Amino acid sequence: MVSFRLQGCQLSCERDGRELFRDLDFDVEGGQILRIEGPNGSGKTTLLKILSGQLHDFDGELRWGDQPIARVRDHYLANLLYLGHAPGVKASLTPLENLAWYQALAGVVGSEAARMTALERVGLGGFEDVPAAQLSAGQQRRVALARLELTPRPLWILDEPFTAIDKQGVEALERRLLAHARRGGSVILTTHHDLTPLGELRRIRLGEGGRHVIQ
Ligand SMILES: Nc1ncnc2c1ncn2[C@@H]1O[C@H](COP(=O)(O)OP(=O)(O)OP(=O)(O)O)[C@@H](O)[C@H]1O
Repeated sequence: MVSFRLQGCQLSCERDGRELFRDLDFDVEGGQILRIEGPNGSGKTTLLKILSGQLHDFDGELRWGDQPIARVRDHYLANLLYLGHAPGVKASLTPLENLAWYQALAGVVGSEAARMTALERVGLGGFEDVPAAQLSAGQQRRVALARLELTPRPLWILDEPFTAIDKQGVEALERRLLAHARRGGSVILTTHHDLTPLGELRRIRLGEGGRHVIQ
């Protein structure tokens, strides 16, 4: 995997006159896992949306390699995979169709065999043709997680990826994150779940009044 570095420089953001974080500096390189922590409403999702290019109303700068992201936005977005807080699956489509739809959005044709393999890896073998509306919450989350198998991007930005996942699924996803980092990828995630120690896990804890702690 090519080496890369995402840097947040003096990031500050407020919502409704409340500072979520102020002068936040961090960097993430290939091989690292960064966990964003903090209580409900502290700004974790907001920060992930900023990092994934979905929100622009913040101060400070994001850099990709040695360039401001504003200058290399397309290249940056082509290197990241964002999975949001909600699974984002289309209820009327089957898991196979959902994956084909995600791939089409990403401009990838892909193959049905690869989509089947991805579904099997997340434990959905046998459910590939069931409309997503009939799947459980954890199974719908697994459809979204199958994108990690299908779309090879070095930087994963994952908002609460363990939500609704059972114990075995949690362990499998932890292994998946670690394997990605060991291959030189990196992961930025939020979770309220207690993670098994994951390789080189680093943390940013968001707190009251824009304060934060980096560990
Ligand atoms: N579009 C918006 N307009 C106004 N306020 C917003 C908006 N989005 C988020 N906020 C506010 O920003 C704060 C941070 O929200 P955010 O979703 O980032 O928190 P979080 O740390 O991810 O919380 P949780 O642990 O509950 O998921 C909240 O007080 C929320 O109400």
